[in-house]
Amino acid sequence: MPKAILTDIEGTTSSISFVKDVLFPYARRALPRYVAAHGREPAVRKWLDAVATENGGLCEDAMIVEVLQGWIDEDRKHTALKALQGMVWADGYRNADFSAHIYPDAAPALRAWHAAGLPLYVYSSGSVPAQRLFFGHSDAGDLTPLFSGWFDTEMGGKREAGSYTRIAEAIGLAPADILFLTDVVEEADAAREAGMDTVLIDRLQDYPQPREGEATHGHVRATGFDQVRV
Ligand SMILES: CSCCC(=O)C(=O)COP(=O)(O)O
Ligand SMILES: [Mg+2]
Repeated sequence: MPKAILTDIEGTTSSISFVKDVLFPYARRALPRYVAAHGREPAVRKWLDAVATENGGLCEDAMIVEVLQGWIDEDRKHTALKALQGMVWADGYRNADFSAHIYPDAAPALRAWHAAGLPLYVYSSGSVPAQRLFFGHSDAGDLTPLFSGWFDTEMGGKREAGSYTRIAEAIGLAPADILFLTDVVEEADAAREAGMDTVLIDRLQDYPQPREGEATHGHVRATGFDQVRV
């Protein structure tokens, strides 16, 4: 039995379509105005400068925004992009332009595990502030009190075993005591390499052709949180 659960967001607690068809287009549209309004604030500038440096020293914010929009189109999980997206989405949640999608089986399971005393953690490519906004404005209400901690790519990439080792250390448990839930086989592979237990979440809505047999790399598979046994 796990002593803690670590969960991914996109494709796991929530639909890929909400992220790709609602959140990403919103950020793409809102970025130019957001950068024009806030680009001189140190917390924003830091990430814009990181993008500029990584792209040969871009000197105009409009060019940096274009790079960021290209990364959104490619679904790059870049820490700077994710931090800036989180800042932009804050306006969207505040204005109730959208609320975060949660699968109907996910919220009850998270509540039940929390009520049973299992600490819950998030590990997503979305920045920690974006994760808090997401679960704070979900279709199932404010779920943030259920979580004991939040991790993003500042811990390392989600396909690298070292990230899961660092997360286990930060949680204060052996990796073997943590169950990681994700929709991405390579993420589950990395978590298993670090010693965590894994369940591959294979939702029909997100993966119309469920991964089976060899494609699951031997991970336990569930089509929803109601099938996850803890
Ligand atoms: C929590 S913010 C929206 C999700 C996001 O930006 C993203 O890239 C999701 O990636 P995940 O690691 O949760 O699959
Ligand atoms: Mg995912």
